Amino acid sequence: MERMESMEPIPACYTTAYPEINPDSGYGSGENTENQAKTPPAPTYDEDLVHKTILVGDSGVGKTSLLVQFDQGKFIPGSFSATVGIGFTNKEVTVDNVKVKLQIWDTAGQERFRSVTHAYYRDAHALLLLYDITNKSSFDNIRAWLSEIHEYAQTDVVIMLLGNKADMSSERAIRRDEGERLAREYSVPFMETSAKTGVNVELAFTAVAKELKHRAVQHPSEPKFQIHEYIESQKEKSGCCSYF
Ligand SMILES: Nc1nc2c(ncn2[C@@H]2O[C@H](COP(=O)(O)OP(=O)(O)OP(=O)(O)O)[C@@H](O)[C@H]2O)c(=O)[nH]1
Repeated sequence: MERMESMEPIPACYTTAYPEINPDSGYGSGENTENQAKTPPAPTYDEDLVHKTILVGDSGVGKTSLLVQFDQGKFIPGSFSATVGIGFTNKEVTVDNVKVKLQIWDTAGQERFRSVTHAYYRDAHALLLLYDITNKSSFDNIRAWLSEIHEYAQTDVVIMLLGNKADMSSERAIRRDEGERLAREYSVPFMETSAKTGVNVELAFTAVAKELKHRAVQHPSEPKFQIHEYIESQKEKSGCCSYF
């Protein structure tokens, strides 16, 4: 992972411009058949786009572990010292047969780094907000994290709430329905994850990548991608949550 000590956020390259209409498509050429008029060509996704995604939440909730599990497919217990400042990992996710580039920033949860990490929120396209299901204060602090996000991030940033360490059910302090209720209150998607077993880790990042990809090619007349529905359908398919 690349580490940034500097306070200056790197501007991510990102545009949401609609793709140009292909003049050969019959669109606007005056040669439209009725059928062509009804089915405009699907907008193409620019695979060079880089979507800045930031992991936030209290110190020790498992941000670094979640990223390592997603990036390398492994969990190294107790191996990470608290993150200092901020660093990023580039990761490509294939969704709907296109490659979506995520630049995933792992932030320090400790209070003393807060002013550094705030500076990065402004350019964020997605924020994964974590709490630890065995740690009540990390859950109670989610409201404060959300106010910070609303203060410093763009209004249309994609936010997802994750209850991590779902493998530690015997030490659970926050019920799953409490997480669901909080997420509903703020209208953000939610799932429980485990950086240890890997449960839902891929799904969390894939759902974010899908949402970002759909936003980038969204035609105003098309129905919006429903991230909540996608997550629910995938959770059921994978049978991921049977042990919760
Ligand atoms: N059992 C279990 N332990 C986890 C999980 N995720 C993280 N941990 C452990 O929790 C501790 C903290 O994990 P980190 O990934 O360093 O947490 P962090 O949020 O990055 O912490 P900061 O860098 O201080 O903000 C480590 O000992 C991890 O091994 C998980 O899903 N299950």
